Amino acid sequence: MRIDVITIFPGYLAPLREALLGRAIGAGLVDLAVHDLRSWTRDVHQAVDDSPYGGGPGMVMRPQVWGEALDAVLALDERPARIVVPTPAGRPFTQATAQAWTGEERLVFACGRYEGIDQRVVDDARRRDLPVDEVSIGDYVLVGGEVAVLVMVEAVVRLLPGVLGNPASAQQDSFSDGLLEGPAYTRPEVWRGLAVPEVLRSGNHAKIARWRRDRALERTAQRRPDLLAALPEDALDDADRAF
Ligand SMILES: Nc1ncccc1[N+](=O)[O-]
Repeated sequence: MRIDVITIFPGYLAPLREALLGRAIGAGLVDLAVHDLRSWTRDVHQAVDDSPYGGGPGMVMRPQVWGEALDAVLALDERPARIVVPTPAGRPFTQATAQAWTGEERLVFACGRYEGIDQRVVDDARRRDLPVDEVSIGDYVLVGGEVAVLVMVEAVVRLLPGVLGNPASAQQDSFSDGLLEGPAYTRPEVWRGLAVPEVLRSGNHAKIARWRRDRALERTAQRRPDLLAALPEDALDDADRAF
């Protein structure tokens, strides 16, 4: 997968070259290119934003600069790309989104700052039949899209084959089965007087699986009843319902 990020703060994306993601890049599983939006400005001040039509606070990012930047970055590689615009006004980015995007050959992230990017940039891309997703990582307002890109790239890349040491962990983590993951424990057996639940040391794999499922159901019911309500009908078996 090729990932391009266009931003006025390239340094913000440096963490993508660390640790797991850095290794995925080193292993050739991901190609990452970060582009400074100001490269496509024409004026001496390298202005990327301007006052909003209709008045109001803040600044809006200029369509000319973004149009040229996207055209130039898209032209760098012939692979079909999905354009992603992080915005608090976007559709929710979920594990399902991350899973879906693992099928993309290329993702191009457009990081908006200030009050966002002139809407015509997205409208122009869509009318040229380029897939564009405006997505939000949560109901809060960040200063720009860069942090959201770090979140989304990590969520997607960890699912790519060969990235995680043990692919099973991506299947068993929270949300993959629609439930929150339950509590986890490791050595020592007793720590500050707190013991690991007996069942986990029983070696009885059926009982352990049941116990883990019950803890996941319990935690999901307590913290995210919305997820429980959203489960498909056949997701819970009789033992689950008994819980
Ligand atoms: N929440 C956000 N705030 C600013 C920019 C992008 C955002 N997001 O969620 O993608």
